[in-house]
Amino acid sequence: MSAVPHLIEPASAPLAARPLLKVEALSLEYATPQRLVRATHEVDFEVLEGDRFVLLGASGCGKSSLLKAIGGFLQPSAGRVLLDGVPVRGPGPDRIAVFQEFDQLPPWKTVLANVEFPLLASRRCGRAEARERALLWLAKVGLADFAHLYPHALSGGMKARVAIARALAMAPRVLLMDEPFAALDALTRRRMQDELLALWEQERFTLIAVTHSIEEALLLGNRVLLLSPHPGRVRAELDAERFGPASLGSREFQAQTQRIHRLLFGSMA
Ligand SMILES: Nc1ncnc2c1ncn2[C@@H]1O[C@H](COP(=O)(O)OP(=O)(O)OP(=O)(O)O)[C@@H](O)[C@H]1O
Repeated sequence: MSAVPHLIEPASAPLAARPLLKVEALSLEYATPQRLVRATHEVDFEVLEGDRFVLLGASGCGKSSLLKAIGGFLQPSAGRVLLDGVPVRGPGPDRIAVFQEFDQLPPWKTVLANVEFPLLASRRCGRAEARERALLWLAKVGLADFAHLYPHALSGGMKARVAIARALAMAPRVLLMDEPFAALDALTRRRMQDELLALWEQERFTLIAVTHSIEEALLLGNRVLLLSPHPGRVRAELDAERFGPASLGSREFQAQTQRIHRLLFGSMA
């Protein structure tokens, strides 16, 4: 049988080109008894479906605040966040966050119950479906055999995997990660980065992650937004698609690391 050539061009722009999330002129502030702390100033960016979008900047430049605003936990003092064109007004199951404190897993619930809990609490699904989804996601992160353990019996890396399974089981439009592996030892952190990338290869979820590690940003991200120090403003956006675990330590990886360092701090690494 001869192959039929595929000549039909798509009629419209590919769906992936439409931004899933838009951050428009976003300024964030905190009112303290002493003064108003400005966390970010007029930050703009767009995240496409399937992006691994990383916010990178020095401590205090407003990365976590941006994530909180996207999560709907912090109201902007100016500007807005749009998800699928609709302004974000509060938290919702379409945006699920994973933080570095994996001890946020309630210790009195088994691993399985921890993953089921948000599905049941949000009434996303009934008991049987919640169990099925939780077991599926635990298998995807390699924890199928640990479902009936309690969190205290898990290593840091395993707790991270439970937190990721719990978040992705909710099928969010965007997965938000704030320094997800910062509390882990260096070797476990590297392994978790690889595992997260492998999971993304399978599932193609949209990720917005915050880090202050240049290496982690280049490894995890396909796009990296550099923020200047306090208050955070957009300094540059870089394409990091060509970097990954295989390019760690390469000459190009090192050159890009130094370039980012110069952009962030105005000096050589
Ligand atoms: N709840 C708060 N009340 C007052 N000021 C705050 C609050 N949270 C953050 N800030 C201030 O807002 C600014 C940005 O903080 P944010 O935590 O967003 O930065 P970051 O880039 O995530 O820092 P880090 O990498 O150290 O976590 C900082 O000056 C911080 O002190």
